[in-house]
Amino acid sequence: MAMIEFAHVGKRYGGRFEALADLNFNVERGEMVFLTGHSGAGKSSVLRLLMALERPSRGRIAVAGHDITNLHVSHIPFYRRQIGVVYQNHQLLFDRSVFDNVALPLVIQGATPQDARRRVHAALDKIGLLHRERALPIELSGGEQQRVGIARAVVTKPAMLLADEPTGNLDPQLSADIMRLFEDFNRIGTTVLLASHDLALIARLRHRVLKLRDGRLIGDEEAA
Ligand SMILES: Nc1ncnc2c1ncn2[C@@H]1O[C@H](COP(=O)(O)OP(=O)(O)OP(=O)(O)O)[C@@H](O)[C@H]1O
Repeated sequence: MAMIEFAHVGKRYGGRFEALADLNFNVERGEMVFLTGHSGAGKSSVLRLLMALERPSRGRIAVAGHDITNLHVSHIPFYRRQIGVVYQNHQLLFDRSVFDNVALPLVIQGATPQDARRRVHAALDKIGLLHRERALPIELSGGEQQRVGIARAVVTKPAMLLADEPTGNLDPQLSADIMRLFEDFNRIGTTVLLASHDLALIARLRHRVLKLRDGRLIGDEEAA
C-alpha cells in the first residue's frame, strides 16, 4: 500500500485559477522524494493538502490507505499525528528552551513527563544537540535552529516527514548536513517528501524527483 496517493488532484484557491491540475502520483512507504519546480509551481500546495490544512477541489488523496480528501475536522488532529513537518523558518517558540520546543508535540499528545523527557532526549541526541537542551533558540545558529525544528518534527516518530524548503536559509555546507539528517530518518523507515528549488542539492543526493510546473506534474525521475 502506498504511503501517499494523489489521484486526479486539482486545487483552486477562491475559485480562481488552478494552483494544481490533475496531479497523479504515489509515494511508497519508506521512499525519499523531492518535490521541485519554480516559485508558484504548487509545491507548498501539495504539502498543505497532505497536512490537511487545505482540501483538494478535485480528485482524491489517500495517506497510508486512508482517504483524507474529505477528512472530518474532528479527525484532523489524529491524522496529523502520523506526520512530522519541517518548515523553512523552523517556527520555533523563541521564549521556550530547545527542550520545551521539541517536547511540544508530545505535550499536546498527552505524553507523561517521563516519557516526554526520554523521547526528547533521544530526538536531540539524533540531531547532535543534546548538550543544548536548555538553550533558547536565539542562542543557536541558523543551522542548529533548523535541526531543532527537525527534532520537533520527528519526536513523535511519524510515519511521514514533510519539509517545505528546509534548507532555504542555509549555506551549502549546512544544507548538506540537514539533508543527511533527513536521509538518516529515511533509512530507518520514515517516508520523506521534501519541497525544494535547490536543483544543485537535489542533483547531488540522488533521490526520486517529482517536478511541477504551473500546478502540473511534468517529471517523475527515479533516483539515478
Ligand atoms: N491561500 C492561497 N490563496 C490564493 N492563492 C494561493 C494560495 N496559496 C497559494 N496560492 C497560489 O497558488 C499557486 C501555487 O502556490 P504554492 O505556494 O503551492 O507554490 P510553490 O511552488 O510552493 O511556490 P513557492 O516556492 O514560491 O512557495 C501560486 O500561484 C500561489 O500564488
